[in-house]
Amino acid sequence: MFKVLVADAIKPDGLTPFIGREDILVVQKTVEEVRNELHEFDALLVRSATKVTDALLDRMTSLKIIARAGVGVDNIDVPSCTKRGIIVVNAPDGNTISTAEHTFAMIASLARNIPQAHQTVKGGGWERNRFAGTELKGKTLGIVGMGRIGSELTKRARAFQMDVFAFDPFLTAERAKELQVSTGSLEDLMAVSDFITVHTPLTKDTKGLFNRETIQKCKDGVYLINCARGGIIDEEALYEAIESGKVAGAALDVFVEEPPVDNRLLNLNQIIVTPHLGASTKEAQLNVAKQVAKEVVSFVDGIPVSNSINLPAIPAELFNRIQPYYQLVKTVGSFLSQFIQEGIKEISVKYGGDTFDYDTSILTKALVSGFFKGRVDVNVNEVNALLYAKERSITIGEKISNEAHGYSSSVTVKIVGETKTMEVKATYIKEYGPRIFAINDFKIDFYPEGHILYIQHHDRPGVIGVVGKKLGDMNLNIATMQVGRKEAGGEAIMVLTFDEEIPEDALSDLASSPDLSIVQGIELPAY
Ligand SMILES: NC(=O)C1=CN([C@@H]2O[C@H](COP(=O)(O)OP(=O)(O)OC[C@H]3O[C@@H](n4cnc5c(N)ncnc54)[C@H](O)[C@@H]3O)[C@@H](O)[C@H]2O)C=CC1
Ligand SMILES: O=C(O)C(=O)COP(=O)(O)O
Repeated sequence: MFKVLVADAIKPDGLTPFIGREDILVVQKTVEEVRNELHEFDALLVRSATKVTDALLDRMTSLKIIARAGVGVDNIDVPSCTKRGIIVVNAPDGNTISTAEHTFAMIASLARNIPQAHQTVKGGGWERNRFAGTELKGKTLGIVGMGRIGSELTKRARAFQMDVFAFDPFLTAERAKELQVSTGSLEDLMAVSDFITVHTPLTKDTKGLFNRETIQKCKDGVYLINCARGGIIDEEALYEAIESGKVAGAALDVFVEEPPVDNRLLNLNQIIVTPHLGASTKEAQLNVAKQVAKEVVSFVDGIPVSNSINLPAIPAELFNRIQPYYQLVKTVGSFLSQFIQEGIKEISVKYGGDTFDYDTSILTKALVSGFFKGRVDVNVNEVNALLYAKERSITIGEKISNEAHGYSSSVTVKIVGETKTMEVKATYIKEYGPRIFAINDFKIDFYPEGHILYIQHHDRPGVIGVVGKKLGDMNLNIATMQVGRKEAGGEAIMVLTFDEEIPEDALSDLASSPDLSIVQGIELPAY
């Protein structure tokens, strides 16, 4: 049973992708409530409340995927997840509109003192002069971070006849033209904007982007809005700038500490606040819950997830195309791993032929994970395979070439161990499936699946008979048999397959035969 812990307030109506799945058990409880069963969960669904720390991951020993029902993943220790092979996905566009609308509501509220006026009227007051505001028309809105939310906000600002000035180091001139926004440096933005709103993730570069020094570069009487992450506008610096009158007002949906405790900003009338409500609409919550539930279901079904933070995205159409090789390289990795029972220095792969006209890095990651699976007791998968190899000083090489060794496409995988080097060539043929067609320059042709026996011997009459007799005496029925050699009378190989696993004593009995130089049993997954 695949167990999913829904730890934050995720809309139950959005969890429909799990309905009817008897292989998936969904538990809606906080981390605290299941503190003694944390090790049982395979998937974790969160919003921003649950802090997915290294210490929590230490306790969630079965965890394979974390899905963030929203955008920001700053509450998740992503490097620690990557190291552990845990996939992290988010729902990047499900709450864009809601957050853009909330931001615009905050801008309008700031401009017209709506929350403050509302409160005094409710208290019996009627102070029309005190709450006189400012028009938005003709004012400049500075947007820091022109991603999904920033871009949506632009459309709303234009409808209010505001000018938009954007700062985003990754914004192209073409996109800026499309959005009809002026662009420049952060300093340029600060110099021209009447309202400034931030829409970047919280990173080491954006933390304190607005601080004591930079706020001074803004226009006197500027309004600042933060509906992204607490800390992008330094809270202490903002307090001082409001007290001094440099900043006329600010709207905050997010705080460094949530909920804010003993935060002086809350005492200022010029500050309007909401409790991290940007994404809190029924539409956004339905969208993000559905998106992440679908991602987890895809993961369970072995389909690549669409919005991973720590894995390259593979569109479904591309996955269908690469699927045969994806499985083949894993098999080849496993085959070689069982052969080379020693420390290794290098894994290199060459992709040859027409099939490989896409980013093959996912195949290389699958190959490396296939190599380590079963060899180490940590979870090595496509998420952490390269990191795992790097930490162990294993060189990973990837080459693309036109050489496909007579097939339309093929892969060549070489492993360099402490004392041995081994190379396997394999291909996938639509009509025949996966084939290994060379092992260390021995030509061969077999379907790499199930219980396999590899034998290396001298090419001379009678050896095949010796092997056949010994196996017959042990009551082991050979399903298929292939032989290969480099030249007549030299070294040769046999690859035999069986319907059941070859017992250890049969392998040692064969290995004791003077006619055979290598006897190796190999177990490969079914296709
Ligand atoms: N208050 C709320 O409930 C919500 C808050 N958010 C926050 O809003 C942020 C933005 O969300 P999206 O627009 O969906 O993300 P996005 O990834 O589409 O856009 C982020 C933009 O920030 C830009 N950026 C990155 N570093 C920058 C820097 N140093 N200076 C200027 N620009 C920089 C990127 O180039 C990108 O265009 C999220 O990271 C999240 O923290 C998102 C949804 C709801
Ligand atoms: O999606 C985001 O980044 C948000 O900040 C929304 O957070 P929430 O899911 O409402 O806790």
